[in-house]
Amino acid sequence: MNYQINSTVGLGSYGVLYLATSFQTGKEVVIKQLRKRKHTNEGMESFEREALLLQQLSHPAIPKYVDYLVFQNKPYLVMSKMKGVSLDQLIFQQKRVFSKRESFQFCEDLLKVVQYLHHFGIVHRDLRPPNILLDNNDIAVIDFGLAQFMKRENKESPDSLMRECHPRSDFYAIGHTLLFVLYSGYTPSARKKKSWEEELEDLTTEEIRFIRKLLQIEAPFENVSQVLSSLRSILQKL
Ligand SMILES: Nc1ncnc2c1ncn2[C@@H]1O[C@H](COP(=O)(O)OP(=O)(O)OP(=O)(O)O)[C@@H](O)[C@H]1O
Repeated sequence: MNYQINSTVGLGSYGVLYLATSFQTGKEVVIKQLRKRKHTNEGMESFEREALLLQQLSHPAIPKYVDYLVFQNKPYLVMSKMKGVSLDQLIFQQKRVFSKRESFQFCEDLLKVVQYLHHFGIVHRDLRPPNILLDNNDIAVIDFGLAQFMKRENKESPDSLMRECHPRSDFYAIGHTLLFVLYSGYTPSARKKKSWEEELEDLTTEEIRFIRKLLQIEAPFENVSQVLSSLRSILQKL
């Protein structure tokens, strides 16, 4: 191997992640090893797809493809290390509280990365808080293990709203992630369980409508430009 393994950074459902240094460049990299129980055709296919997709992308908020190698019969994907702490760690462990403006601003930053992906016909399909890193206000999107090329409209109903190969599955995940961020500033006042619309009481009608469209409770957005233009109208008023 041309890499010095320094530590383990994460254990996902698909991969074991190592932090390493490239002997060639001296740069820090992240190496993803496909877990043994994922050495199935499907597991290998999605691992190779992740490598292929990263190879085609070049964006400061997305890991750069460095290498793909097979060592002792095991495949490894080498990519650049992104800076930052995952959104769930930031909120749960570091107790970061986002104001409403910061939450919607974060949403715009995330959408700009998603705009880049959708422009290439790629849907991420896993835009959950653990897959979004923040380094101060710089965002990074990781884990392209479920990313796919968009498909033509499918008449069958999808397994889950987050896994459709359509832009709206990313919008659906962004809706949930935005709520997660907005809830960082929420302290429950009553024991009774209420809906998010009741609990996040300082949301305006326009903001609620925006989130409902992301979550497909109301007619969904069809493309990222529509989402960004609604979001910018909200941000102008904040
Ligand atoms: N390019 C990267 N830069 C920095 N950290 C990374 C990078 N890729 C992965 N990580 C770290 O490793 C962890 C697991 O990586 P990843 O989510 O890609 O694995 P996975 O097996 O697909 O996980 P999951 O179970 O969420 O699908 C991440 O939560 C993150 O902490």
